[in-house]
Amino acid sequence: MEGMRRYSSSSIPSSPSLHTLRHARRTALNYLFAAVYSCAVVVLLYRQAHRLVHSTTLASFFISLSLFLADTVLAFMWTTRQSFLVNIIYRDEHPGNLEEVLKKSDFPALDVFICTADPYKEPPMRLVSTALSVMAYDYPTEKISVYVSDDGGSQVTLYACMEAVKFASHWLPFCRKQNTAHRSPEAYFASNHSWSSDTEQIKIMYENMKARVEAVLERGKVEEYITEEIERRILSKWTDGFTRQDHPAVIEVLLEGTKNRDITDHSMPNFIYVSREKSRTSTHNFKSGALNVMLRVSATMTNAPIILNIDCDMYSNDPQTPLRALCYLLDPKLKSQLAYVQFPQIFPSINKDDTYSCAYKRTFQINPMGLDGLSGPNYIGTGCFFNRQAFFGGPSTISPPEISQLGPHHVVDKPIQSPPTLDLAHKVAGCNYENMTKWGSEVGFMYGSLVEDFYTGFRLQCKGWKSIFCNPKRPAFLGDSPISLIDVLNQLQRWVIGGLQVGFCRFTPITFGIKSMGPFMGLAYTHYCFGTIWCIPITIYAFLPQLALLNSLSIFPKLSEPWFFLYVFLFLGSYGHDFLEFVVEGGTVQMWWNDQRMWTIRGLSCFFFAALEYFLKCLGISTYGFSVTSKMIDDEQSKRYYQGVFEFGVSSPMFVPLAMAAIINLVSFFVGLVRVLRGSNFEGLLLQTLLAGFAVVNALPIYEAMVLRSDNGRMPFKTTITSTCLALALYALASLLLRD
Ligand SMILES: O=c1ccn([C@@H]2O[C@H](COP(=O)(O)OP(=O)(O)O[C@H]3O[C@H](CO)[C@@H](O)[C@H](O)[C@H]3O)[C@@H](O)[C@H]2O)c(=O)[nH]1
Ligand SMILES: [Mn+2]
Repeated sequence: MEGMRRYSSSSIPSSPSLHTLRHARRTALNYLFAAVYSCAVVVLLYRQAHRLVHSTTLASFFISLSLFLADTVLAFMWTTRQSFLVNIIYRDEHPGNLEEVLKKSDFPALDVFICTADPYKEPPMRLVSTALSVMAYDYPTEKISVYVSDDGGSQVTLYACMEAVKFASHWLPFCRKQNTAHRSPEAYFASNHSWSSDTEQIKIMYENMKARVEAVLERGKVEEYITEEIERRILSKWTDGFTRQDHPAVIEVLLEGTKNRDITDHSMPNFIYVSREKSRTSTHNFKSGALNVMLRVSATMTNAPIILNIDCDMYSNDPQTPLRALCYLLDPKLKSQLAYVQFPQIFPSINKDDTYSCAYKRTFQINPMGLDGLSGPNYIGTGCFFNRQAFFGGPSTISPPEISQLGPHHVVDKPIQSPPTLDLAHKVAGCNYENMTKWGSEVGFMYGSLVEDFYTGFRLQCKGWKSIFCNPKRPAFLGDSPISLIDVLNQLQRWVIGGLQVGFCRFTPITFGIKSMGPFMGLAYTHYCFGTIWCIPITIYAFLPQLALLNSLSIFPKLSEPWFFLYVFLFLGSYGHDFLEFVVEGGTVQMWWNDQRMWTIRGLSCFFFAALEYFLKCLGISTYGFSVTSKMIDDEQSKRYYQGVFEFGVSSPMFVPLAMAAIINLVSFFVGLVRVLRGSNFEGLLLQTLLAGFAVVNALPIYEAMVLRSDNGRMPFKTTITSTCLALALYALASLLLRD
């Protein structure tokens, strides 16, 4: 293989064998802890239930009921979380036997789908980096086809693609010559690379391209920047009636591997721009809809057996990545059952202490390692290599698409630009094409959840497909994450609404999932689906003990009672367990602190609003959509982010419960402190005061944002006022209720 010989022995993932697989079962100590802790939780629940049935007044009934509810939810979430941890598996660098695999089969063709939806939220230069980084893979160039899905139907995006393609004819030979590990130009120029006149030249070329793309983005117009007739012809498709929500399908082959050559006369990958047909009168199913169009369009043109799916906010950081994935996907022992190989999402841009806990270490690294020890990780929407066959039935059953040319075994025999191919491609990208077909319900990516990735992976695993989590030391993909609190919360709100949609659908993991995948996998998926219910215990513990404290009502056991130690044990046990797990997987103490703070913040804001929105939607009162997370960066905002300062800025209902909790905890902490110091009911109010104190320490950035700061990221005055009034109202209400 000519493309491969260059990366001979030393750089190919080689001599991989099972000895590098460290199976790390949870230690006996872990099991012991889980057992003891579960017993303690059961005892606690028993106590709560006992108090509930024996409560004599309305107030004590209300309190017991709330605490019982909160603790039941905590226990449920804690136990289901253990499903992820029962069989953690570490796969080191080179786990499959690649050389062996390559001896037996030729390199398969690789179709790459890159999703983008809005150039004003997802900078087109990020898309350019993503595209170039995969075009320059250490892989036979003629086997790679890059399909860009543009759900924004934007000329700006198309322009960026045309520029990327032109630049690629210089960039790919450059990468081959330098044999650099950085294949995204942005990352390459930011690294400490060697300098030569070549580098100088290509850097200038890159900077010029960047300036053009950014100018086009700013003006929203491309005309002035068009130099070639063919480009003009392509862009003429944007007629007057062409809008984001209403336009015909645009499919443009910007590079055809067999015809176009780079400046050293080497072959190039295929590059196809696709913007599916849109009309206001039909549903589009967001990203799954886009990906299903990609599946069909690519089937008509190249129909590669392996598919890489990647978002435009993420680029490839290691040119060997496809080889790593192939170690598994071509492995004769795994092949027939394996649907996908998932790489983690890793975000280099998060700040030092990860203020908003956006690394999602549990979601993207620890939990998938645990699932990997069972049937395999869930699919996370990006950085994932698929076996195309997985979209058409189970490992042993076939669910063919409506026309045979779209099936995974169809061999494409026409050039990608031949008229019949292009006709069919346009047809299958039409917005009515899927009517009365199995797309989205049985074939392709699944519809019906805002977390299409999670749902699709779940359904694949229910059909019996396996998956693998590959987490090499050099991250395979690097991505962007939001840097302001409101973006973080909105993103998470979308995720948890999507989870609820899966949790309450016909194929819910609680019943259907457990039945098809076994209890551990089923419970793990259940844990994700019902993440929203964290808001119940978090909200109760953020308000109830404090309001009771303000009314001098003791709701936890006294220092002298043995029950006191049960509470202390449960609190320290769960936090300690969480802390250990976080730190053992490479987190720092400060990161953990921020992580647990964000957990409370999420529970009080977006989990709560997600549940609200979901139920309003069920009642038919509101609707929701997929709002793309903004990755545009404001300089001032980014400066604050890297100083670790919380960003509020906009006035949003999301911040109201946070501010209310902060205020109530502060007041009740001082009131409690005074009472405890004065010795009036010292024993009875101690735990409540400590809890309020803990919340106050957590809420320090909120007080700062409310009163001390004057920058644009401070808490808007309106939010502060609203929250103060609501806090007062809540206090009044509670006094009525709790006084009896
Ligand atoms: O109608 C749409 C909406 C979104 N996208 C694309 O979907 C991707 C993910 O959107 P983003 O706003 O980046 O969402 P995140 O919350 O960052 O994404 C995570 O969660 C999503 C599910 O909610 C998954 O699809 C993603 O892969 C996963 O990274 C982006 O490339 C978008 O361009 C579309 O193509 N069409
Ligand atoms: Mn994303």
